Amino acid sequence: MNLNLFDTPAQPETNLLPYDGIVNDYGIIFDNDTAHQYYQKLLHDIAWQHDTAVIFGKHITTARKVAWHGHTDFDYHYSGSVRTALPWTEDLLALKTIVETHLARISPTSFNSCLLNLYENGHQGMGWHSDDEACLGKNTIIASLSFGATRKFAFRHKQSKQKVELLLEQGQLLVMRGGTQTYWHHAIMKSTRITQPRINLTFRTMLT
Ligand SMILES: O=C(O)CCC(=O)C(=O)O
Ligand SMILES: [Fe+2]
Repeated sequence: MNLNLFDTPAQPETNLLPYDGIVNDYGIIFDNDTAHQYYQKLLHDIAWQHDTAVIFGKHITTARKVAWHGHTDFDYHYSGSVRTALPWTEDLLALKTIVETHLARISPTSFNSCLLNLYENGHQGMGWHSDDEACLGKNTIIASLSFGATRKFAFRHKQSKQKVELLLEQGQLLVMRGGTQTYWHHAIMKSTRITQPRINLTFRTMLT
């Protein structure tokens, strides 16, 4: 038997949601050293910045930091403002290809952008939301790749309020597709016990 020791026995064919959407867990797709190297490089090389948004008419600055990379030949209308993506870095392009290769059998996709989030520690999270902006279109595929501290990720159905929770670890690939953004919210839960940073990359396809 050919066992990859760093591979968790993930079953990407399994749908983690009971209804109204599809979430596939591809498990940890990198060995420890490779994942750690990507983590360090992203931490230092990305031009991390606090995000600003307008919520209930108030200008707010997020605690977490973000970066937005992608094909630079068009602007993205996202979260009420027009954003221009920074160009792909060598690492982000390599990661995009690796992610697309993993997805090829079950949900073949070519992503054109990546939203990066940096959570300094467990005091920083992301509240309940869905990535349902018009520019993503219906039934969009979003691939999420995590590095650094393990954090709890949760889904909550918009009507039934049923919850599905899982931990996202360094090197873990998760895919949201089907009706997930239409029918479910998701969030990164806060936990004061967590003192280390976490980086999350969500590869997306913006309609052009
Ligand atoms: O950090 C995560 O795992 C989730 C990020 C997320 O939901 C988003 O960027 O929309
Ligand atoms: Fe999200």
